[in-house]
Amino acid sequence: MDANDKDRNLVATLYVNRASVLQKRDHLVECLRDCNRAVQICPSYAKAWYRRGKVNVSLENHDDAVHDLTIAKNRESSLAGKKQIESELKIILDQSNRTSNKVVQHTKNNLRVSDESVQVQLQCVTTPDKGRGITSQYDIPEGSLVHSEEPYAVTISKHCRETHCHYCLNELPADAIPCTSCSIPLYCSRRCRGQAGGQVFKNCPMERNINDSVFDNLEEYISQITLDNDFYPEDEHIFEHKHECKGVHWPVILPSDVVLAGRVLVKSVQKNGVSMDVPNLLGKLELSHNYSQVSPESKLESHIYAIVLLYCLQHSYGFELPINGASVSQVVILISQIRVNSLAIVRMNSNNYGQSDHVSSGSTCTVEQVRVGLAIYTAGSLFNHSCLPNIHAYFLSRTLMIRTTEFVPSGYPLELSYGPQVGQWDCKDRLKFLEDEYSFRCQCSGCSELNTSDLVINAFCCVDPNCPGVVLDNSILNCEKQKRKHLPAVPQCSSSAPHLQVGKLSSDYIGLVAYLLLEENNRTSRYGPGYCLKCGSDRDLESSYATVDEAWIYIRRLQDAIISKEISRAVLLDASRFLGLLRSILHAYNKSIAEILEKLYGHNHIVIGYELVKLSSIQLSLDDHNAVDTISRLAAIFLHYFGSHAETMFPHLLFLQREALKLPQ
Ligand SMILES: C[S@@+](CC[C@H](N)C(=O)[O-])C[C@H]1O[C@@H](n2cnc3c(N)ncnc32)[C@H](O)[C@@H]1O
Repeated sequence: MDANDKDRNLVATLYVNRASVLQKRDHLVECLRDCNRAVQICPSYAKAWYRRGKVNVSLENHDDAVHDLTIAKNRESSLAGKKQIESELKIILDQSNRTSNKVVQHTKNNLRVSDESVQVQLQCVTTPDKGRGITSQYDIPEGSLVHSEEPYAVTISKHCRETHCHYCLNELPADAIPCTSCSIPLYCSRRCRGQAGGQVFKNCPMERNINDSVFDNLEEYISQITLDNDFYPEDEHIFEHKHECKGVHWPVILPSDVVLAGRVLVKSVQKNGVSMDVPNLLGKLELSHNYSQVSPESKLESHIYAIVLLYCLQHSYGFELPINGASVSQVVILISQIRVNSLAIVRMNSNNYGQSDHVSSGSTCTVEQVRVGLAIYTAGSLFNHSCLPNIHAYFLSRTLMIRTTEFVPSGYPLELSYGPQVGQWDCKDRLKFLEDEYSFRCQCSGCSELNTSDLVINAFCCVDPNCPGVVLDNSILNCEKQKRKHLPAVPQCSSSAPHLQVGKLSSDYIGLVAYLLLEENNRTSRYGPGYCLKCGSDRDLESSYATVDEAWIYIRRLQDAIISKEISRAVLLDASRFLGLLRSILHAYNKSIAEILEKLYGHNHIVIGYELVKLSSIQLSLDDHNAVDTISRLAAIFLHYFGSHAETMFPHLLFLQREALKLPQ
């Protein structure tokens, strides 16, 4: 963009050429942006205005199209060219008289889409077993937006470097632009590039000598488009990429959390003035860390990364920080703080939809969560974890949004899930994950009180087909026994062992199981591993596990065959026989057969929403009218979790709703 004289014409020609390719491929907004680039660099270029006019016709910006073609006609030198543009102008004018004009969109990527404001006052409190935490002073209804925050620092995930904008983390358009100084990070717009801190190209003033008098009424229009009117950050804005820009691009090589540590460090030093006061390198960034609990290997790794990071900063940024014990130890602690406090920025992707404008027969639409970045939110890092969370975090570009998923009484902690949830993994796996990743023993209600999900998620069923009881192995049983300190009250009717149907596991049942499982005086072997916790029947766990393993071999064979589209009758029959066998061995609520996911997660959990997306796509492809109910149920769940941002977070919702309207009557 900063080419001079002759090269400017060449650059403008290249942009116009690319614009016509983009228009043919239906990338209309990108095409419009390339036309803008061409007229910015060479305002007298008739072809650029002509192409802009054509794409504005496709975008139904009729007023703009008329203006563009009027300018193109005036700047066109050949008589034949002028005539052709004039006849096209006539057609557009006729059309625009018939249709209502739409607002012109010189669109930039919106960084803040949110117009909903947080209405709740939260407070930071000290808890007995989880350090600081967040509560509310008032009752909060479910689905309320309780927190919204811009990040302290963000870095893009490695696998998204070529596909997502390095600033706003949205998907890159076809006309992505690189950092003008190092060419390595890619951005969706000049605005994002400006915010991230690459060099900013300033336009030369427009050439004003070409019959400008003709354009009295279009002068403002022309200058709006040709002048550089992108948003550029204020003075106090701290550029995230600037210190990485020179020399070897080390952020490509170092792990994301170390790159993020670099960004946090530079921002902190810049915010606190550039004094290199080593003891207070991180200013007031009061984040908790787990350094003392991690393994010696992990400590050594952090020390090495801290030294490498400081060298990189010195080399590429001219950081005058001494590399000594004091500075390295602060960076080591910072890396450890980032490991405990960073949030993964996630986007929802769904396959199959959006690319084509119809549901392909037999296809299933699935929702996939993609971790596009890693970020530090100073207030957001005060929310503790629960495996039974009552709040839900999501992201609009880089902005963190937190919403309640249930009613939260005043004074009650607001807790989100750092990853594992009840219904997703059993208790021992959740505890291990949190211990390995965050070095804490989870004290949430899901891990300290009995719940149906943990009892059934990996359970075998009773050998008596009429008994709904669960059979557990030793590891699960031991983990559940740890929960004894919060034993629920034993139900009155427990002695007569109430008859319970599958599908009606109630809190009474949990109480009964807890009683049998944990009650001190009832330590008979009939309630140990391998025995039904309801009727005491014995199951041979060893052979049950062997059958499950064998069944999975045949089911995976079918999954592979489906992927390679080579499904034989034998593979299908084997898989269905073993699936039947699994159903006769595993408990009906066991995650592997997942017949009734609501039993594991609850009725309105977002996971149920994702499953309903799959179900509705199958129903739509079969022209099944039940799709209408499925889609309205999933819309209600998405509304609950994302409020007014439901369609922004999951644009395919609109697509599914439109498809449902097209179902044959
Ligand atoms: C992101 S911080 C949350 C704020 C933190 N409590 C503080 O005082 O700064 C994560 C740390 O909080 C503590 N924590 C969060 N959830 C917990 C839980 N369910 N059980 C025990 N400790 C928890 C752990 O020490 C964890 O490493």
